[in-house]
Amino acid sequence: MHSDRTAEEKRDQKAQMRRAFGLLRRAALPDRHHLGWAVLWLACAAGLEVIGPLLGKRLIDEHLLPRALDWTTMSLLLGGVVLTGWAASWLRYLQLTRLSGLAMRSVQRLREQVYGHVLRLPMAFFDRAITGQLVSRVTNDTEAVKGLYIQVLFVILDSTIVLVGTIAAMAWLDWRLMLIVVALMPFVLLIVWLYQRLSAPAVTRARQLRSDINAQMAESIGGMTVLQANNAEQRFAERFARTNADHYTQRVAEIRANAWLLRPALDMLNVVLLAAVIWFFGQRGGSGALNAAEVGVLYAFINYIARVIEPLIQITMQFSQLQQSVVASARVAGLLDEAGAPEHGKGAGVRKAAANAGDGPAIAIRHLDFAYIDDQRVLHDLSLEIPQGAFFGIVGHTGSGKSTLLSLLLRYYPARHGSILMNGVPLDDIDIEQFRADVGLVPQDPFLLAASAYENIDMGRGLPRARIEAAARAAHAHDFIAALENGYDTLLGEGGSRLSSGQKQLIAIARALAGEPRILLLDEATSRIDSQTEQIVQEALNELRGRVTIVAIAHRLSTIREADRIIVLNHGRIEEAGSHDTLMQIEGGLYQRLYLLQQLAA
Ligand SMILES: Nc1ncnc2c1ncn2[C@@H]1O[C@H](COP(=O)(O)OP(=O)(O)OP(=O)(O)O)[C@@H](O)[C@H]1O
Repeated sequence: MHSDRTAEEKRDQKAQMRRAFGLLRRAALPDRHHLGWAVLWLACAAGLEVIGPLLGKRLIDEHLLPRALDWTTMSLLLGGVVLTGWAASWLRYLQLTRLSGLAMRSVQRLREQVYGHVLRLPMAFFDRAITGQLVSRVTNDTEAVKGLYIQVLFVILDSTIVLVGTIAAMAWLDWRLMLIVVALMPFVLLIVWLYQRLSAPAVTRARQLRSDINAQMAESIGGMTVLQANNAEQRFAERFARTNADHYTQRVAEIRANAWLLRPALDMLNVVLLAAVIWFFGQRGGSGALNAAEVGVLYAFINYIARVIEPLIQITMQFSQLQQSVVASARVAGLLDEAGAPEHGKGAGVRKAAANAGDGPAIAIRHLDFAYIDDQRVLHDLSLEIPQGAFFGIVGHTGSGKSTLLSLLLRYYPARHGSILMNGVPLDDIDIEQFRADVGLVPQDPFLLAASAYENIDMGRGLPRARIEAAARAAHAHDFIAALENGYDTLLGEGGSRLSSGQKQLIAIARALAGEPRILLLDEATSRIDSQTEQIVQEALNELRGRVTIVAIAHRLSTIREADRIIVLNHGRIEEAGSHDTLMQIEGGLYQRLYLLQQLAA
């Protein structure tokens, strides 16, 4: 059982690795020539770093010790030591900027790709998605892919090249000495591993606390009105201070583990390595002085020891970071694997029928069945025809399926059984851009951007100003917009915080009308506004009558009283249908009861 699980975990990890590196490869593809060069130059830099001490050794062994002071060769050798060191750091720096550029461009590409993909996901995906997580996929997780570059390419690759080169040079100089150094190398790994084990809980906790700090900030800002109304500032400030203090403590614990364990132990190991090498030389020199020819080797080894330890530390330290980056990248890859909405698929262009291509009623619904979750049907065998230019109201109890019907009309979800036709053309056969241009929506929540009134009505469509103003006038929103200090250019604040609920709703109506839709869908557009604003909305709808087909869901029955036909839904079925007067005549009917109840409440 246990071994099954570990085998499965291993398979998971492998799959994650494959996904992460697949993503990395795809993101870097346009920059692959940079990548090849970067790796080549990194190898050159490492090579130069290995050559420096060899030149130093020659200077000592062949000139300084035997007192063969040939100044030209000596200057060349000395110059060589300086030059190789300088050229190595220069190359390293050049590669760093090249690879950083590549990493950042890849992240930029990836972020655009992920965001673009999210915009095309079917609505059913957002029913399951958690906004915060999705945002972090697009921002933090894509950034973690950059971590993969930095860790894998810069550090691990670079350190490995340096390590291999240095060990090879040591073996060439004196393989027994090299073996001593290599034999002590596992201790570096052990120390770093111990450090990571000791500091890991603090690191994880600090990371979690950092996200708590962010979450508390976001929550407090979002709920500021409730927070202040309940006099909760002090309590929230105290809670924040506690989290912040915990974060500080964890960070200190992490730094302490570094200061007390990692650095001293590694320095100690460095000294032990040096001592071991010197002792070995002492042994070989016997009781007498050191063999003169070996002083250069000693010099080169002392240089190399530092170069072996540092890359080893770097490689080991990167592993935990690397794991996190792999997990994050696998999450991004998983999101990209989510299938997009069918209308954005390849076939969409082929079936490019326009909404007005056919004839017939504006909307025809035939035997429509729908369920969000299998076996839990929300709409049952619904059939309905809405003529061109008609005003239809949809009413019913909470949960009766009104919004679901609207979502299907908007193509947010595909119908399970049955069909919906617009002007005689099945919805799936209508080009999506044409469809969106033909159908306007006024949602229950007006959703305003932190932008100007103009931008909120335009919604990125680049419509002429005159059309925006005309739409605002038709929605009876022009007067209050014009009265704002900068008119249409006045910034409305986050979520339109500068406006009243009714005004926001009128902006949303103006937004829908600005697209000059042939069909206008309203989802409880009057549920949050006062009676006076409701009358304005009614007037606006009346003015559109005949020109635009209107389908309005309304809790407030007064909004759709004037509708040509009112559809009463009950548990996903059409229970009654007719004009207000007809429906009021059905004694004990659902509509009559709903209407009388509302009148009583008023
Ligand atoms: N995204 C969803 N996933 C799963 N079930 C859903 C989803 N949206 C709605 N439902 C379910 O479908 C049924 C109909 O919901 P719908 O929102 O269409 O009702 P409604 O008539 O618009 O209600 P209200 O007047 O409260 O807005 C309800 O039982 C609801 O729980």
